[in-house]
Amino acid sequence: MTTTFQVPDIEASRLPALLEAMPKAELHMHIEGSLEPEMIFRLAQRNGVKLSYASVEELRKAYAFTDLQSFLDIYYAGASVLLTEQDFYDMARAYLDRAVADNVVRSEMFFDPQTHTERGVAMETVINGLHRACVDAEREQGISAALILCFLRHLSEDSALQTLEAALPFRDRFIGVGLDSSEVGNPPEKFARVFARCRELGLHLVAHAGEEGPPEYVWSALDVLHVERVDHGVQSVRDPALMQRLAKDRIALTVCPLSNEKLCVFPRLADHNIRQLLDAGLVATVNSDDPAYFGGYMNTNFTRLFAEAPGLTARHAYQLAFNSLEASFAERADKERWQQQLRSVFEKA
Ligand SMILES: Nc1ncnc2[nH]cnc12
Ligand SMILES: [Zn+2]
Repeated sequence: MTTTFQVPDIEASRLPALLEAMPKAELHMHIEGSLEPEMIFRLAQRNGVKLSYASVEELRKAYAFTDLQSFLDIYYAGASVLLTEQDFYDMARAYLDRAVADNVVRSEMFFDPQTHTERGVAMETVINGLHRACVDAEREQGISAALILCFLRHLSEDSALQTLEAALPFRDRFIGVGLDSSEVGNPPEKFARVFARCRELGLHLVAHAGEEGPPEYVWSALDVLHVERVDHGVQSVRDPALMQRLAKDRIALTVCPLSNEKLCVFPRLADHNIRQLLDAGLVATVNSDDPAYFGGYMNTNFTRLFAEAPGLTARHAYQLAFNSLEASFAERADKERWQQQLRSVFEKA
């Protein structure tokens, strides 16, 4: 569905407030990537975990990444402080609080069980802590929150299949599966069997593709894995036939501007291709990816993008928020209610 709403002309100076106020869905964030350095140190102390950084400041200084892998090495080290159900709960509640402050009405959070089960943490501990946080945030703050289990693509497909089996007793606590970690050299087709099994189970399917990897990886995410959304997908602009396919099938791209800048996918936010994606009719959305590592949560992604990337207008802002609600896996009635709220924020602007 595309929008028929006529977006009113809005002065550029009023855009930041509008970007902040608009109701939006976050469809691409890794909950382990919301661990702020302060929380890493607090949990390390609570659990007696030794860190290789002496202070919060020293850890923060290490956040100077050159590519995806240089980030992942630090991200997995940070996640090593998570041991108990309460740790997973506290991490997710802290993120959901921040999301509510940014007028996120729906969040579909990725989690990486293998990062924890490989260290001896039980699947049950991970899923129960995260799930309880979603339930409590929904009840107390009104945000709609759901979980997507991601397989680590640098590990084997057998490990992914075992992870799926271990998670199936908690099938009602996650809505779908995804594919993340080191992209180049680990193409989507490596996970064909596990995604086929997830499809049979009626799980939603998404995968990271075209973050650093080539357009071919986006094609195989679509044609081999049968994903419903592509995470990142910004390399798709290199293949006009792929752009047409994504537009025709209305496959959403969950784009992460600050992440792309921090991991040097684009030299500067000013060089980001999101306007090109939107103007080609693709269902692009804005997301924070790993907000504690990349310099901001949802509203910072929106406000910095609109301040720095040329040519983005109120019409693009509306389209991005509308797309996020439309591409979410929420109930149709909820999506329509949020889209109505979105229209009314723009009408009053
Ligand atoms: N941006 C990203 N790409 C791939 N895997 C990730 N895991 C956490 N953040 C990621
Ligand atoms: Zn990601």
